[in-house]
Amino acid sequence: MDTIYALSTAQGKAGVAVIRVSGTRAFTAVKALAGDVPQPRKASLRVLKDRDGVRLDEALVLTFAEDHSFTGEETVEFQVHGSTAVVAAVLEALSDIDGLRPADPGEFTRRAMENGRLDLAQVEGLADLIEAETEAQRRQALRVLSGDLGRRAEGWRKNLIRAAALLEATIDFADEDVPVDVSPEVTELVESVVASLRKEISGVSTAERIRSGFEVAIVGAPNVGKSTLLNALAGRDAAITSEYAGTTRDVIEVRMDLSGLPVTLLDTAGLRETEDAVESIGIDRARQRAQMADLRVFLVEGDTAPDLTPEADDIVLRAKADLLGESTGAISGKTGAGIAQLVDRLTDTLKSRASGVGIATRLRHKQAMERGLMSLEAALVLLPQGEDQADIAAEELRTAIRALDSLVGRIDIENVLDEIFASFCLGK
Ligand SMILES: Nc1nc2c(c(=O)[nH]1)N(C=O)[C@@H](CNc1ccc(C(=O)N[C@@H](CCC(=O)O)C(=O)O)cc1)CN2
Ligand SMILES: Nc1nc2c(ncn2[C@@H]2O[C@H](COP(=O)(O)OP(=O)(O)OP(=O)(O)O)[C@@H](O)[C@H]2O)c(=O)[nH]1
Ligand SMILES: [Mg+2]
Repeated sequence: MDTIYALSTAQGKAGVAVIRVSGTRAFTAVKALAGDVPQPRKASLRVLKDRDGVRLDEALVLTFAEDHSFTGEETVEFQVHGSTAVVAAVLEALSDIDGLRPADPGEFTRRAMENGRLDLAQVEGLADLIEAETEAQRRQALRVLSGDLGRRAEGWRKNLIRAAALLEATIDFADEDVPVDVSPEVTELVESVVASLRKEISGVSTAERIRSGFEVAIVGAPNVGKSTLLNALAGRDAAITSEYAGTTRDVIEVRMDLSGLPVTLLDTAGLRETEDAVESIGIDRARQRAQMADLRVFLVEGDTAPDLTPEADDIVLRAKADLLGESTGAISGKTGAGIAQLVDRLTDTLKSRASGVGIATRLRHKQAMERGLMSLEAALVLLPQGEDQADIAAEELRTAIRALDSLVGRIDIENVLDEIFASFCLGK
């Protein structure tokens, strides 16, 4: 297998940049550039030179022996001065060494997985950790990276293998007159896995929100101050505001971090009947996005009723607080009145939704668990029907085991792998 190398830190100017080399020729590479192979895991200062002896940089060099590195392969890291010229020169020198080639995006991680250091779910966790922008995202990704899902799946697998073995024993002994009724134990094992799967499945949609962000739409009639409110919440002029009703047409998105939760705020076109063809398209989009959002903030001015129906947790506020005598339940993007209270309320509502997340975080996990659950439910129907159905029930258990195996990539991974690694950065 080729030895691969890549810049592992971000492109561009930086204090320090890390160039990583992994594979059977990594120590050959460090010897060529640094003159020797520094003691593993000990940061060692070396002058790096190309093959003509031209000095490239003074760098800290780290080596990792095979089986004691992130990838599981022999690995070397060059921590160089982070200029584009130094990085380019070192990469160039590496390309001169036989058997070395630039890594593909995610290839170090792919090797870590192939060498059994990470399972598929952990690879997904690592991808999420690198993408994480908020606290909730960081915590969730780190939990997945730590291998919780794999360990849980291993527990399910053990229980189901035991259940299947017990059932198969019944089949084998069916002709003999040793009547062993194993079905209570089998039922108990299967039921415990079913309960655990149901719980994990129910947490996935929330985990998905934490990964991709909650959507909160601001809706209301034209000119009530929706865009002004969005700008106040965002702390910048993201949307155009004006005294003309019908200013906003496209949906304007602003990313926010609400106490660690990722939120996309949506400003939408004011809802009304209109003859204007373009405004009308904007209003259709506004309705659609508002309906799909996790939460809506309705701004109401005067006694106009919102012409979309608020749902359970939706927030309804009176607009332009400064023009009203009393101010409770009113807000003003212009004066800032009520903004802090709105932020608190949004945070509380979304936080309560974000609780109850388990250790499965992706649609892929949900689908695998749902397939497993379906087979187990079928088995639970067959079990009380006695020995004639035992072989079909055992087959359902096997099918469930296979479905759950795909969670950690024990089976059918090629199709998912390409998709996951395509999203990785170079050097990871
Ligand atoms: N410089 C640097 N920093 C980094 C990484 C890296 O590859 N290089 N990581 C990369 O993502 C993360 C750390 N993850 C790592 C995971 C395992 C091993 C490792 O060497 N594991 C060996 C030895 C363990 C030990 O001796 O304690 C092993 O598991 O056998 C290294 C880094 C974040 N920071
Ligand atoms: N007095 C007062 N005026 C406000 C307030 N918020 C917005 N306005 C004014 O109301 C007008 C409309 O504000 P926008 O934020 O553009 O209203 P909008 O709801 O986004 O309007 P459309 O995009 O047309 O649907 C502007 O002239 C704002 O300056 C407020 O809290 N108090
Ligand atoms: Mg607007």
